[in-house]
Amino acid sequence: MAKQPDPAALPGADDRLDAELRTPLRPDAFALSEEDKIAGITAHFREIMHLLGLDLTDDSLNGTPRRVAKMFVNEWFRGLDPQHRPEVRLFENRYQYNHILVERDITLFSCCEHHFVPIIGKAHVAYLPGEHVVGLSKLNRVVQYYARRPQVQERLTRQIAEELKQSLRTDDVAVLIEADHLCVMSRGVNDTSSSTITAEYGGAFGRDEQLRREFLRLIGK
Ligand SMILES: Nc1nc2c(ncn2[C@@H]2O[C@H](COP(=O)(O)OP(=O)(O)OP(=O)(O)O)[C@@H](O)[C@H]2O)c(=O)[nH]1
Ligand SMILES: [Zn+2]
Repeated sequence: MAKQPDPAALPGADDRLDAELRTPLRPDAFALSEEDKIAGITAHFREIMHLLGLDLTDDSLNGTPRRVAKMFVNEWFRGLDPQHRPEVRLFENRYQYNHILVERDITLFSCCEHHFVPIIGKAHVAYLPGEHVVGLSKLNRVVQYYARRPQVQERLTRQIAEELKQSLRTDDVAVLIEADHLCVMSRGVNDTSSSTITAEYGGAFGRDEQLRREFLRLIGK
């Protein structure tokens, strides 16, 4: 069996966020290796399929438990592992660009923590550069890191905003998410036309209504 890492030696998933913003994790969340997690989830998902009455000897179904386990650990929930936190590189703002920068229509794929079904939408983020500018793709990567967890949209919005404030070394950050929740669309109220919008405005975006309006105009709202 693979050597177990010492959980105490690993960073917390959200150690840069205030306690109330962190994704709720067990203290020993990082004790298992990826392969151990995949093996355990495979066994449990096989049992779920068995309980549903599915014939696991069928060659189309037989690989499904491990397929689902790999998808959970390596794709849908890879943002639970702090090793995947993107490194946000800053560059000196040599060109003295001090106006709003918007990265809009960032593809957002997350998972509802109440029902474990997809949340699909777009994130729009903006900041006011000061002494530094950021590599654009890092904005997308921060969105993806926090999206790839079981989530509620409100916490996701605030986690992205707080991470950007710290990484970009400015409070002048805006985040707006518009998303469809499959738990609302495909079950329960079965409403396929409603969507959910959340927004967080830090620093100048909170104080300055004109700046907020400009952000909304630039993202087409
Ligand atoms: N605030 C918030 N609620 C969410 C989010 N995603 C799903 N929910 C809601 O979480 C709630 C869970 O409520 P419950 O009453 O325990 O679950 P339920 O019986 O499946 O509820 P229905 O969906 O109304 O059938 C539902 O109202 C969901 O719409 C989210 O991102 N934010
Ligand atoms: Zn849900």
